[in-house]
Order: sequence, then structure tokens, then C-alpha cells
Amino acid sequence: MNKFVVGVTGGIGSGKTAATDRFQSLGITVVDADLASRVVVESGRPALKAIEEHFGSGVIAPDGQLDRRALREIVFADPDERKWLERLTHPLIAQEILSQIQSSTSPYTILVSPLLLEGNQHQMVDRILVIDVPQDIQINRTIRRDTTTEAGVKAIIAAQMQRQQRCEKADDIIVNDKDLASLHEAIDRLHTTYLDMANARHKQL
Ligand SMILES: CC(C)(COP(=O)(O)OP(=O)(O)OC[C@H]1O[C@@H](n2cnc3c(N)ncnc32)[C@H](O)[C@@H]1O)[C@@H](O)C(=O)NCCC(=O)NCCS
Ligand SMILES: Nc1ncnc2c1ncn2[C@@H]1O[C@H](COP(=O)(O)OP(=O)(O)OP(=O)(O)O)[C@@H](O)[C@H]1O
Repeated sequence: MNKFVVGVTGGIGSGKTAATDRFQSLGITVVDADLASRVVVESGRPALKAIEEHFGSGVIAPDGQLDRRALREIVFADPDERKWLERLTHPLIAQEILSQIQSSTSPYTILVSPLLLEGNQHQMVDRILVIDVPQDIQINRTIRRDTTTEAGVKAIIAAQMQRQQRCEKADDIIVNDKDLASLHEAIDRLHTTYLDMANARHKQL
């Protein structure tokens, strides 16, 4: 792929969305794996039918849509069920992501994904930016944002790559432990660097 793509990752509640909202306000197209994961299980899609057959009608809401909360409780309590769901949805999510990247016309493109480094998605990116936070901040911010418990957040953290391992794979790291203004300053600096890298790539072509 000749587009310059920056992958942004980090654990749940680390601030990926807060970071990528800033890139978007700078005019950069943001492809979001969490949003792509919703598209592939919309009602009427074959994946939703397969999920209903496997997990039963308890994961389908009265309006026919996926009951995300019900499925979340099952898959983060049982790694085998999570793996089953990932085997079904990850190839579809990858297709959706690739088509969105191909449609991007901004100077470079951001792919934001909680699982960028766990599977194959990192193969779609040229550079990896990790949004890193200490675990106590990660848990507190997620509880404040979602109606969830500390145990619920910890179950998801346990299904994700460990913080140190993630940081070892990063080209760039932002430690998001201060206010949003500090996060924005760090993003603005990286944006200049990424524009230079994307320009250098285009000159080579
Ligand atoms: C289980 C589901 C239905 C729960 O939906 P819900 O709306 O409650 O949560 P949402 O999708 O917004 O995810 C919240 C956060 O949980 C974490 N998370 C989601 N899926 C996974 C997973 N398979 N492994 C580890 N962490 C995950 C991410 O940090 C994500 O940002 C949903 O997360 C899902 O379909 N997951 C499987 C697909 C997947 O792996 N998505 C991750 C992006 S590729
Ligand atoms: N620097 C910051 N200061 C204060 N609050 C912040 C900061 N960064 C993020 N937040 C808040 O913390 C919460 C989690 O951030 P965000 O939603 O961006 O995380 P995320 O990594 O996208 O999470 P998920 O993996 O669940 O999608 C949000 O409510 C966000 O507004």
C-alpha cells in the first residue's frame, strides 16, 4: 500500500479516541477498528446470524441488533468464547479497515485499534504510536466513562497485551497521564513529524 498509515493503539481507556479526535481535527482521516467492528455485526449481516446461532438468542436485543453488553459479559469471562468471536469477526473487520484506508485522501491516515499489535492489523501500518497510561488512571477513566465496574475493566485489560510489551513495539509513545491540553500538544508535535514522513514517502514514489 502506498499510503502512509500510522497505527494508534493502547489499552482500554488509555485515551486512543481522545488522541485520534485531535488528529481528526488536524484534517487527518481516522479509521477506527472499534467502529469497523460494529459495522460487521449490523443486523442483516451474516456474522450476526452466526453469533446468534453460537451464543443463543440472549445476545440479540428486542430490536434485532446485537446486545453488546450481553456479549461483552460472556466473552470477557471466557477466553475460548472470545477467541471464537475473534475468529469470526477479525477477518471481516480487517476487510472493512482496508477499504476505509483505501478511501482516505488525507496526507497520511490513522488506524486506531485496541488490538493493533495482538493480531495482524499492525501489518497495515508504517508506524506505531502507543498511548500509554498507568493502570490506575486507565481503570478510573474507564469507570468514569462507561457504566462498568473495576472487575469488568480488569477482565478486558487481562485480554489485552501487557503495557510493557506494547510499549516495546512502539515507534512513538505518548504518556497520557496529564490533562487533555498536554495530550493535544504531544499530538500536534507528532503530526508535524508524520507529515514530513508522508511527504518523504510520496517523493520516493
Ligand atoms: C464484545 C463486544 C460485543 C463488546 O461491545 P461493547 O460495545 O461493549 O464494547 P466495544 O466494542 O466498544 O469495546 C470496548 C473496548 O473493549 C476492548 N475490546 C473489545 N474487543 C476486544 C477483544 N477481542 N480483546 C481485547 N479487548 C477488546 C477494547 O479496548 C475496546 O475499545 C465487542 O467488543 C466485540 O465485538 N469484540 C470483538 C471484536 C473485536 O475484537 N473488537 C476489537 C477491535 S478489532
Ligand atoms: N488526558 C486526559 N485527561 C483527562 N481525561 C482524559 C484524558 N485522556 C482521555 N481522557 C478521558 O478518559 C476516557 C477514556 O479515554 P478514551 O475514550 O479516549 O480511551 P480509549 O483508549 O479510546 O478507550 P477504548 O479502548 O475503550 O475505546 C474518556 O472519557 C476520555 O475523555
